[in-house]
Amino acid sequence: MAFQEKGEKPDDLNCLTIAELEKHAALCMDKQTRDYYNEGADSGSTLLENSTAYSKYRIRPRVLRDVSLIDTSVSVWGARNSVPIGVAPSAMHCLAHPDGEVATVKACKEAGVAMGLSSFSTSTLEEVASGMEGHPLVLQLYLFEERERSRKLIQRAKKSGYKAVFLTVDTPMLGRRNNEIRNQFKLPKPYKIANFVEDSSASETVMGGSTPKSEQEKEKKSTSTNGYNDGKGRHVPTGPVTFHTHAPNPTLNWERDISWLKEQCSPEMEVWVKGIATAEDAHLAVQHGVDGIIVSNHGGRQLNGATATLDALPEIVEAARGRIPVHVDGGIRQGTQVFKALALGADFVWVGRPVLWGLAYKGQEGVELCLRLLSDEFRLCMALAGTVKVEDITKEYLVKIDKSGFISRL
Ligand SMILES: Cc1cc2nc3c(=O)[nH]c(=O)nc-3n(C[C@H](O)[C@H](O)[C@H](O)COP(=O)(O)O)c2cc1C
Ligand SMILES: CC(C)CC(=O)C(=O)O
Repeated sequence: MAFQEKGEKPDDLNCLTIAELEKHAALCMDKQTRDYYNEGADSGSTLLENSTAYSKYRIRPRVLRDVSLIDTSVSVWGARNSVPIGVAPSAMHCLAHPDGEVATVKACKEAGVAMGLSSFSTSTLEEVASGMEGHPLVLQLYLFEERERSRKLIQRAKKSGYKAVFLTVDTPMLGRRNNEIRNQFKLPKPYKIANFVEDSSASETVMGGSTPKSEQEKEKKSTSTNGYNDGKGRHVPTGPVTFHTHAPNPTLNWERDISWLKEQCSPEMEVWVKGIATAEDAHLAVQHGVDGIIVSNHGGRQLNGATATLDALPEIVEAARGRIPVHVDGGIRQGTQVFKALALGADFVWVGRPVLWGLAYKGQEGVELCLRLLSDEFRLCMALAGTVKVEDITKEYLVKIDKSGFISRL
């Protein structure tokens, strides 16, 4: 129940919206972290459009419907989620707060919200899963060219009770994030890319979509020992797991990799693809037996100029035609936006940066605040639009408004 319904004061009078949370968080982060978290690729136009795309739609509220009992919950991986909102996987939460992903997952448990853990987390997947039995956790996977490391990670996730693997498919190469490059980002000590510490002699990471000259020189020297030639002239990285040696994988493809991944994950964990942006790829996902799709452009951090996720959503929903679930992320900052994404056919949404801002602002408490703001806004939107169950939210509740203000029904 939202605070207004209980006649209570909100938790933090200084922070009543995600926009306010972003401002508070900006003051709690150092420049390198703020730049890394907030930036998009290139000019950042896709990052911006992910949010502004929502204003092309307006809600058609229905009235006199008795909205005194509202159920915002949905079922995901056999568990009840309090709202159709999850925490999107994002790398290195310890940059925001020393408690890192452990604080985030505790907040998720408290809020009854699913969490996606990045492979590049600063807490191990076991630490995050500890005490979370039954809670919907998924592991985001960068499938390494070096299969053995990915295989081991998948086995560990299975053992720890993760429900699904989200294979990130929009990073054949890393997008160009200019502030990251300019800042010559380094994961500060003592933090580590925790999941790979045991099988890696080092895990400090310097990143950037395109590697600066000085780094390229360093890399040239290390690659002779940190990799092997695959016989087709391609270098396969094997050394310490770092951002730009291991996260991107230009060889990923539908035929070879999805069936391999399904074999590794089956039967305990589902295989989802994260980063679908077209109907064509949604069809291929269904054909290859993927369990679900996340419509995503990586929060505008990969291909700048790509379609905003809300704009891509309808064709993907149409292509999936109810055969597999379709989730969406990117630019979601308000409960009304959650409502609009669901009305356009998404089954569930994931939220990235706002959670990091919450973590930076007040650790676990800040993530709880972030999730409560979004949940309360979503619940209120449902009531004011005249819906009492999540399944009620359909395109009947939306109109599209074009640049000249012309309104059309969907
Ligand atoms: C700082 C940061 C790190 C991220 N790290 C990952 C990652 O490790 N793996 C991944 O698949 N997506 C990653 N993402 C993308 C998110 O999962 C998600 O797609 C995106 O943040 C959604 O957009 P939003 O931030 O506007 O909500 C990252 C996003 C951010 C902002
Ligand atoms: C490349 C990763 C390690 C992190 C990521 O996906 C991101 O920064 O967007």
